[in-house]
Amino acid sequence: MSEAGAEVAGVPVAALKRHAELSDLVDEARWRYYVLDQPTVSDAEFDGWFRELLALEEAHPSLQTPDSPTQKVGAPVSGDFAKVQHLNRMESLDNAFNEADMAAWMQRAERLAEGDPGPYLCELKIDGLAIALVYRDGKLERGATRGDGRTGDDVTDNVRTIKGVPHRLTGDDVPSLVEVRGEVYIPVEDFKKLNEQLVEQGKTPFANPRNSAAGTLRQKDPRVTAQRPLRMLVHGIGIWEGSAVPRAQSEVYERLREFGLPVSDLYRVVPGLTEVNEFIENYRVHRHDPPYEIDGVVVKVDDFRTQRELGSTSRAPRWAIAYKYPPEEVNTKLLDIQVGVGRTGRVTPYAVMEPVSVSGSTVERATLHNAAIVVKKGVLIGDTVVLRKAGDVIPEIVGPVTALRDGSEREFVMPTHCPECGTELAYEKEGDADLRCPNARGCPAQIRERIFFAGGRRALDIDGLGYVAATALTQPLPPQEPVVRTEADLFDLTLEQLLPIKSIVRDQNTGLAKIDPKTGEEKVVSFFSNIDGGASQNALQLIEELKQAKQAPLANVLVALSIRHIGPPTARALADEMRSIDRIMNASEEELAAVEGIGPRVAATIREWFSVDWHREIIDRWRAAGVRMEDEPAPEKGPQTLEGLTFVVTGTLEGYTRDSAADAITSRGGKVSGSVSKKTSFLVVGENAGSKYDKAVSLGVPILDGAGFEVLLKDGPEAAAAVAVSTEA
Ligand SMILES: NC(=O)c1ccc[n+]([C@@H]2O[C@H](COP(=O)([O-])OP(=O)(O)OC[C@H]3O[C@@H](n4cnc5c(N)ncnc54)[C@H](O)[C@@H]3O)[C@@H](O)[C@H]2O)c1
Ligand SMILES: [Zn+2]
Repeated sequence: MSEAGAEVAGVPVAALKRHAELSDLVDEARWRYYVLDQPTVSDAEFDGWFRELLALEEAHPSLQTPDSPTQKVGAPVSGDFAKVQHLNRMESLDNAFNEADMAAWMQRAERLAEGDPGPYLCELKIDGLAIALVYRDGKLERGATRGDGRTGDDVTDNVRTIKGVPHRLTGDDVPSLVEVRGEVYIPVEDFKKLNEQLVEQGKTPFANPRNSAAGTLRQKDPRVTAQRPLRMLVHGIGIWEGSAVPRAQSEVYERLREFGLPVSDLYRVVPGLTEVNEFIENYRVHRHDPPYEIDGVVVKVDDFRTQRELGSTSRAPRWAIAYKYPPEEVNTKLLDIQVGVGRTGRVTPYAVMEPVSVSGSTVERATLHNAAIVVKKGVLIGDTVVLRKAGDVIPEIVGPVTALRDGSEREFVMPTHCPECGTELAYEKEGDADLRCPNARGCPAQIRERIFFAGGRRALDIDGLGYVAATALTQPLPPQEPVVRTEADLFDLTLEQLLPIKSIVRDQNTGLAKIDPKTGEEKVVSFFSNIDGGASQNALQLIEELKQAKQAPLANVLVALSIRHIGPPTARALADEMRSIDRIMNASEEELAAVEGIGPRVAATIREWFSVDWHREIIDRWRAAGVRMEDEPAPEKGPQTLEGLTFVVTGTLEGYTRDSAADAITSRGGKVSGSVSKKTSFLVVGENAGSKYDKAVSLGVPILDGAGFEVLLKDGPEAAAAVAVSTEA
């Protein structure tokens, strides 16, 4: 028989080996996680091993011996604390990862309970650590960690320092003995502050709130624990004696709340699978709304008699299940740190990682912001790092897993010269965190980024000028010369110029070259030509859209120039006021600063920008190419008869909408306000006027009806005052 086909007691040797290997991995990980509070693998990886173990044991039941990790909870206690025997075994939870798992769990419960096990209590799975509190005659007697489920660490002194945990229970009918189980955690906001403090004190910050809560609860000095923001929420009971025993999980929560224990408001009791799934989906979207981190939802059969009927396996109850959301933190390898150059010349180090799936997307790059942050995070090239991506937030490197270092890791060195143009990098002003490439005119990276930006929706709105196009125009493969050397060239582009261009592809977020995973090399594309050498759709589209962009409104042209501090709102204000590029170009700093929303600093930046000769060349060349450099003149203003007056409009006025009534006032120089005060000059009322009318009456504000409003617009405020309903007492 070949080695691969060998069996021992009916189990293939390969399965035996894998089972032993996984058991070791899981035991070791549990020890690092529960005892040292310093995990070296991510929860996702751990869960993967655990699932594989379960699958092996399902296929070969003889592997499921009592000392298998699947039959155990947590890890043995460390010896740093006194040991405590739990009054009742503390269990773990089985996991579900999708709707099918959830439905299967419910079906099994239904089969075992011989009927509908519902209703179900749905609650959040707090990512903290389990605690058991014993209250005897209403007094907090002890607090203990879960340990291996039977024996835990005695952390009573530390538990007494947790805010919100009562030392004495209040209310009626308090049991003579009750063991309350719950989760100890650190709220997300407090966790951030705690880590900032630790960094200030020169200490290593915690990787995440769970680790910080676990490390804090298992502090040997309760004075340290007392200073840290631990909280607790209850999620069950171990024992209840000496008063009427509740009949359901939800009833327990209500009673414990009456006793003064901290109970979450975020649980729901629901009839069946549909509502359970709704609860799960709701918190998938709102995962970050609660003040603490959650890693899933726990679903429990609410009724205690049904819970007892269902019972437990060796490590978890059959009446509860934890639905786990995809991990937001994973471990991956930091392969390299490369620097990218942005539109304003800012040089940013980026982590280049082994691609890894986190929060539903594959991540291989993450910004490290600047050299100081690389140092602060303490990451070395070659490290295993913790990568976090919470929902839609950009991925972030949390820190290195230092326990996994083997000495081959090396420090990142921030370059002194621009990686794209070789110019020496500099801080723009003292105290800046970011180094910049000062070569704004000639740095190919900065030109590429500005050209791409100029094509954006809020600038010239040229769809055909995407990132690949911007790269091709500004950075063709040598020996080709760039067809766009500065923005000045943009509107002179011809189809003939585009056709021969070949270029590499870059990542839009970092500007770094993309590598073809198959060849390990940079990809080369001919973006503007087809295989036969003719113009591609991309080329035709770009040329056509450039033509249309010549009619862009002045505000968009201003945005496209990449003048520092001139984003869309400021550009809009400038354009509305000045109406032509020439006026802006010739305006003094004082005139510019008089525009609403522009302060002296921005005014100075604008003047400075226009004083640079190659900037003026952009304007000249764009103008020569036919770009419209001014807006239509503003509509003639009529006489400002309502200047200095404030109006409130309420109800429906015949012949007007809310907006058109307001426009009629503002175009005559009046102001429109939403609420009536003593300063209101007139209240204009239509049909169905509400409380504003009463308020105006009580304040003695003159009131105009529809006819009075027409008088106001035609003949002015004095004539209107004569027809107003004066309510002055
Ligand atoms: N990264 C690692 O090396 C490593 C090692 C061991 C365990 N782990 C993590 O821990 C998990 C296993 O730990 P576990 O055995 O504590 O199981 P678990 O975290 O999957 O679920 C059980 C625990 O959930 C907690 N919990 C939170 N909210 C709850 C609620 N509302 N109701 C009931 N219980 C609630 C309780 O403390 C309970 O003991 C793994 O899935 C993994 O994510 C990671
Ligand atoms: Zn440069």
